[in-house]
Amino acid sequence: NPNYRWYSHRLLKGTIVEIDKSQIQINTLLGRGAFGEVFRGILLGRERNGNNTDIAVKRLSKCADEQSQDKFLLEALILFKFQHKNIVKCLGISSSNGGYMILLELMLGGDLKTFLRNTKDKQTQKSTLKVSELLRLAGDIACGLNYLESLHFVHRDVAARNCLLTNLGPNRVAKLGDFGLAKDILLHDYYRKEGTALLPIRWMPPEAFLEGYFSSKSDVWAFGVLMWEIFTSGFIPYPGLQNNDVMTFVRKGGRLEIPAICPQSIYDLMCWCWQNDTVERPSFQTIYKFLVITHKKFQSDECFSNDQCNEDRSS
Ligand SMILES: CN1CCN(c2ccc(C(=O)Nc3n[nH]c4c3C=[N+](C(=O)[C@H](O)c3ccccc3)C4)cc2)CC1
Repeated sequence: NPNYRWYSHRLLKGTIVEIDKSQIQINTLLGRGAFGEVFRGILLGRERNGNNTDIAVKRLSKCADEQSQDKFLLEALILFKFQHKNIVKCLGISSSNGGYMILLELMLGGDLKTFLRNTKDKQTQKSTLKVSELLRLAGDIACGLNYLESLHFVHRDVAARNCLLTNLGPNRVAKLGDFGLAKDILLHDYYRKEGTALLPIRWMPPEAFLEGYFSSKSDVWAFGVLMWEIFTSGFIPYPGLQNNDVMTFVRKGGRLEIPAICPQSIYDLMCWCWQNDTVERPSFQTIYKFLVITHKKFQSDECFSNDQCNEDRSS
């Protein structure tokens, strides 16, 4: 609708950095989504000593309709406003022959769901990552969501597919990477309920898929599902159930089962996030503190056991 369009463009001019396209060099294609592509690029340094910046350039496909354009720009505006180590930074926008490009922090590890599926041992169907590494990924995202909760910003689409990794190595950091619908929509993760937009119902609590009521507490429910994705190395939630059956199953109190390698205390946290009553669910502040403590415990256990085995080896 027009005022939505006016709002997004009007707001845009005043509050986001516009970068001249002569300073942007676009290189390889990183990923392609339903609404556009993401390229690896370089932002050429202003000073002569050429301190260039590695960036990701997100471009809307020409065929995208006007509303997608607005959603795309609004996503840039939202990301540009947020400043947090677990939220992908937006450096600004650039307009080139009629379309817009969003300049974003380069995340070389790709999306979290693909990473989890690629780090699963095919034989054992178990993760090749240590429990402390899985806990750190969950803690990174919980930290970003705690920041959004403090700003009373509801994400509405918390899931591993929307998170990105700085790199694939052991010092990887997970960040929230997608706030709009300009995402690689993996259609099987979404479900079109009669007459509404595509809904990620496997990540939604009853009050959201029954009444369309979203809040930070529905983000908490989704984060519980995200933790389940992390500990199952990227399974689709409620395997074997069709979308309609998922809603019936959950409404009747059905819940995801404990993943094989998941510590009981973490599964208890997931179930806490899946309480029917929103007031019973934890805040992200509580979730984040719990994950930091549990991560430390597993880290010390693991390195203790490593020392232990090192001692054995050295003795
Ligand atoms: C084994 N290899 C490892 C490396 N690999 C990649 C695959 C994809 C990427 C990639 O898209 N990186 C991105 N950096 N910044 C942004 C990105 C996407 N963004 C977006 O805004 C995208 O819309 C988005 C957002 C969240 C999740 C997915 C996509 C912003 C990087 C490496 C390919 C497989």
